[in-house]
Formats: sequence, C-alpha cells, structure tokens
Amino acid sequence: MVESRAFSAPGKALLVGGYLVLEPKYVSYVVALSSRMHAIVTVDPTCNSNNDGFEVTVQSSQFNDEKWVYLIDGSNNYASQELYGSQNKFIEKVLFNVLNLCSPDISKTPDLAVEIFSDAAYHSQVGSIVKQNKFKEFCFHKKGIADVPKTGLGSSAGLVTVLTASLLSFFQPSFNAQSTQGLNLVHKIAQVAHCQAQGKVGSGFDVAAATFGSALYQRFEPALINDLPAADDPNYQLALKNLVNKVEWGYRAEPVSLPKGLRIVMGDVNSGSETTKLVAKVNTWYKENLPRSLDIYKTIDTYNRAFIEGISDLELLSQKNLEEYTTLLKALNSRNAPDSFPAINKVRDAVEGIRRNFRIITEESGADIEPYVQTKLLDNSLKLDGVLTGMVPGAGGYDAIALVTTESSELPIQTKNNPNFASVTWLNLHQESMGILEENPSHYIDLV
Ligand SMILES: Nc1ncnc2c1ncn2[C@@H]1O[C@H](COP(=O)(O)OP(=O)(O)O)[C@@H](O)[C@H]1O
Ligand SMILES: C[C@@](O)(CCOP(=O)(O)OP(=O)(O)O)CC(=O)O
Repeated sequence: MVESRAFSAPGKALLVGGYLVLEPKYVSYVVALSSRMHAIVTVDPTCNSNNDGFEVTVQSSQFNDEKWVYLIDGSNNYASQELYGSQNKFIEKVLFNVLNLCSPDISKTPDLAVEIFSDAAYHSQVGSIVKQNKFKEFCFHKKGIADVPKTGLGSSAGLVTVLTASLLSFFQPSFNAQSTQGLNLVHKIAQVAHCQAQGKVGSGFDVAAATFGSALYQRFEPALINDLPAADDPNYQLALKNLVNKVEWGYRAEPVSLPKGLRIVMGDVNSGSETTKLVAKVNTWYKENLPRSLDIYKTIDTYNRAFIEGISDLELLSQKNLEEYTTLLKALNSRNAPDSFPAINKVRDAVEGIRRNFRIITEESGADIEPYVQTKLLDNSLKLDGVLTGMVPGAGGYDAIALVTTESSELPIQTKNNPNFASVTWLNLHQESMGILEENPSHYIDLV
C-alpha cells in the first residue's frame, strides 16, 4: 500500500541578537513566521526501481519541475549519487545524515519520493502563477530554485528541517513531530546537515526556529559539529549516532510569542547583502578593537535583554490588566503612546540602543549592518500609526526591515503611494509560535 506523511516548518526573522548569537553566551529573540516549507514523503513498499540500491527522488514542481534523484547503494557511509547531474547540497546532506543515523538495510529499503513545497513569501513572486486547492496555495515559477530571488526567510533551513522530519518519519515510523524527543532529533540532524551543506557553522537560529517555532535562542558550541569526522571516515556513523543520541548540546530554544494584538510585519527591500561577508567584516572589526568591541557587544546584549523583558512586560500586562493593555494598543494606533506606558518605552529604548551600537559597528567595520537608507526607512516606519518598533533583522544589510506593529496597523494601506516606502514590498505573513507540524498529505494534491 502506498503511504504518505507530510510535514511543514516555518521561516524566521531574528529580531534581536544578530552577530552576538554566534557566541553561546548571548541570547537572541527569533520569530517563526507563517511562511512555511513543506515536505511530503511517499513510499510504495513494493517499489524498487534499481538493483544497485534504492532511490530517493526529491521534487520541487513549483520551481520549473526541478528534481534530484539520488541512488544509495550503501557504500561509503551511505553516500548518495545524483543520477542526472543536478546538485542540491542541502538535500544531499540531509539524506546522508538521516541514513547514517538510521542505518537501514539497503536490500530491504524501497524507493522514496519526496515532494517539496514552499509558501509564497520565501521568494519573489514576480512572474509566478498561483496553483491552489481547498487547503493550500503555492506560487509556481518558470525558473529553477537557484534563479528565483529569495526574501531571506531561511528557505534552506526550512527545507533541511522538513526534509529531515519526513525522512525520519519513514525510517523511524514511531517518529512524532509533536514530542520533545522527536523535535530534538530533527533539530540535531538538521543542524548538522545545514552546517555541512553551507560549509560553515552559523548560529543555527534559523534551523531552531524552523524546528521549535518562535524562541529565545542560545546556540550550541560549534565544536560539536566541527569535530565530527570527515564524511568518508569509517567512524562517521558512530560519531554521528553518539552526537545525536548521547551528547548534551546545551542550546536554549525556549518558546516565546508576541503578545496578543501585536504582529510582525516584514518589509522586503532588496536581496543585496551576503551574510557571510558581513559576518567576516564584523569578526575582523571585533578582533582588532578589543576590548572596546567587547564593551559594545556587552552594551548591545543589555539592550537585547531589555527588549526581551519589555515584550514579556507587555505580555504580562495583556494577561493581568486587559483594559490598560487595550488602551495601550489604541494609543499605539493613534501614535500618542509613549511616556505613559513604561513597557512601550522599554522596548523602544532597547531597540534604539541596539540600532545605535550597530550603526557604530557599521561605521567602523565597513559592514553595512544598518546602512543609511535603512536608518531612514526605519525612522519613517516609526512615524506610521500602530508601529511599536522596527529593526534590520538578522545580519541586517539592505535586504529587509522587520516591524512590530498592532494587528490593525494596515501598513500597506498607510504607505501606498508614499515615496518613502517605494522600495518596500510588505510580505503577507505573521508570527507563528509552532515549529514543525505534521500535515495531512491529501492537502497537497490536485493543485490547479
Ligand atoms: N523549495 C525548495 N526546493 C528545493 N531546494 C530548495 C527550496 N528552497 C530552498 N532550497 C535550497 O536552498 C538554497 C537556498 O539557500 P540559502 O542560499 O541558504 O537561502 P536562504 O537564506 O533562503 O536559506 C537553494 O539554492 C536550494 O538549494
Ligand atoms: C549574523 C547572524 O547572527 C544572523 C544572520 O541572520 P540572517 O537572517 O541575515 O541570516 P541568513 O538567512 O543566513 O542570511 C549569523 C548567524 O546567526 O548565523
């Protein structure tokens, strides 16, 4: 009998903690977004089209029907061979690590098919057409995945996370994406695969958000992944199993959620900044400017924590005194909020402090974290009705702005025909608390 299971995982925006989160001692606040990546794994237990091993076909029909077909013959630590010359490191590394963790018997493994879908906000929608059914809708592009501009919501982290969940659900049928154990398992494998595919160990906040949803995140020690043996080392499998099943990683992913009545609004500006280059420049600046750079990081950390506290104060107020909280939201909508509401001041002062210090780093390091055009855009955004605060998310740069606003702020309407916002596309999404979700596979068929 043909069987299917489906999973989805959210995109991300790092509101506070950029750069600092690369070190385990600093906390960050990452919001999971409603834009989700989806994977549907289908298996016909009687089907095996290749005598030399089993095949895993991963298809992204949204992106010009792109397809990657891997043959796994069990040799060389379950290394896979792509049969038609297409490369996708993210898929390859997920396969490699899931297979090494589960070490299936090749002769008894049927072929697997995985279909990937990504929600619209991950990519520019220019030139795409929408296909939908009663449950889902997706944009279909004429170009392949590498040629469609990204918006920076973490498509590769989402892909790696759902693909890991879907493959684990086949190799470990009792896999439960809602259990702590299931989530931790996906998280570790997805972090390993994502780092290997990227060729670097980032902080992993994007994979954490895809797995656990919105969170206060502190990273694991990078050595955990860096110290794994090479992929073709005979000890790889054992080392991976040990790392995943026995080692305590020590990361923090504590669920958070924006207080009710508030939402996140992402403005896509441009896809112009490369995170790796920005990080390299900031690292050089940091090393050359010690101990002053450490003081700047400590100051930013204090503001980061004040932001987190301010959001939590707002949450508490919404629970304890709904009347005052409702007045606060109304005041925000009519722009005469500040002074009388300490929680608003706390959040705003914190973000101002973070931005001020990143502008110093921008000037001194040459890394355009908050370049002048973004400063202007953010300052103009803060003048709109319903905006609590705003920042350049993640590594910053020219890519995007993130605003925390009231639910009724209607920014697209407020900024229509306003030349100050001509460069901004408001993305249609909201904050989401949940990370990986198991979905109904029948919701992805008959898209027209
Ligand atoms: N829907 C998809 N189907 C297949 N591969 C995808 C998909 N979305 C993302 N990817 C993979 O992730 C890569 C983009 O990753 P990356 O450059 O890290 O961008 P991002 O910042 O969005 O994660 C793509 O080139 C592709 O290999
Ligand atoms: C600098 C960073 O702390 C944050 C980067 O955040 P982005 O959201 O800009 O990331 P990408 O999607 O990888 O471009 C690096 C890190 O945490 O890995």
